[in-house]
Amino acid sequence: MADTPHFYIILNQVAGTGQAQKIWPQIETALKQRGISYELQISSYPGHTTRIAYQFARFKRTNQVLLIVGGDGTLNQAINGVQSAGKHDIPIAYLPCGSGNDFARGIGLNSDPLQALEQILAATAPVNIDLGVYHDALKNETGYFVNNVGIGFDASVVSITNNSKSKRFLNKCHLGSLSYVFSLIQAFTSQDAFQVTVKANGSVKNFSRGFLVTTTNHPYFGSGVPIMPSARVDDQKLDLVVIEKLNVFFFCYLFIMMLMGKHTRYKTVHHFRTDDLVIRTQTLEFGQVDGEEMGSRAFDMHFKVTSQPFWLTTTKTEQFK
Ligand SMILES: Nc1ncnc2c1ncn2[C@@H]1O[C@H](COP(=O)(O)OP(=O)(O)OP(=O)(O)O)[C@@H](O)[C@H]1O
Repeated sequence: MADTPHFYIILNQVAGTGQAQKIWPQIETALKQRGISYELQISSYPGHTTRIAYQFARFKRTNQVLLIVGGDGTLNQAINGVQSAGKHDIPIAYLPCGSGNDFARGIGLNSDPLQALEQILAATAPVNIDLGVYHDALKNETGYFVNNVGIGFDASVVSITNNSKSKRFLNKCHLGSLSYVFSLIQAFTSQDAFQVTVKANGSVKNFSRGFLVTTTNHPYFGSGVPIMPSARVDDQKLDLVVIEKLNVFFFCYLFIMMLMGKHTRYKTVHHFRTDDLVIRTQTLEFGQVDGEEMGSRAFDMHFKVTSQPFWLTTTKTEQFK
């Protein structure tokens, strides 16, 4: 694409508990001041972004970029729309306006949407970034993810946070972190150890006390926690981290180590890096994909890696080439 592209924008106003709606007028002003050609679609219900992105992908003209304004969940829906339309060459740009913004962190996109806009407008060509793909054989369900798929503890945290009556109130009082801490404590007490089978790099491993089973595309989950600091979005591999159930004291210690990115040295933390992965559970466990709930179910997940062109420049751009 030689010329400045036309931006087809999908805005999720509820992302970041309304932050996206608040920041949008400033983004629009910046676009107008720069004479950028764009059109706007508002996502008006959960799942609407997938439908809009699907339609856009099917009828897209040349020199257009799909620009997502929202959080990781909105981006996930857009990618699923585009990929399920069978169009794998549509460039996507992203302005992080969610509560977690792990994907932006993972690819070196500024977490301030107006700064991120500069990174987008400075781009002259798309860069390919890895996407995870899963197929759950039990549900015959296929999906794409930009961040991670978690089974067990992290998914319990997502479920508890999303269903917490106090979350909205605490977020409004700018105490979202407090709601997150409550969810962590509640998830730790309610999440039992479970059996999990992992098939990766030609070998099979059984864990009888699985607790956190997270497959990630880049280092971060849970709003900036470095679950696997060495994970990269340009290596055509996924990183699986399995943590076994621990007593509360060691868990707290390990969590602090994780915040510092130093947890991988402990023997209760297992790491696999692979492009062909199977994860099976027998019991009903919570699942999450890019922070969206998958429900409580048994899993027979087959993972692969594909790629998605993104429209951006980052300080990490060199590593994507
Ligand atoms: N108009 C809408 N009304 C209600 N929900 C919507 C609407 N449009 C999209 N959604 C839903 O909003 C949810 C939250 O979006 P998103 O994940 O992008 O924001 P977030 O949770 O604040 O960010 P992050 O995932 O980065 O923490 C998604 O589950 C999406 O389906």
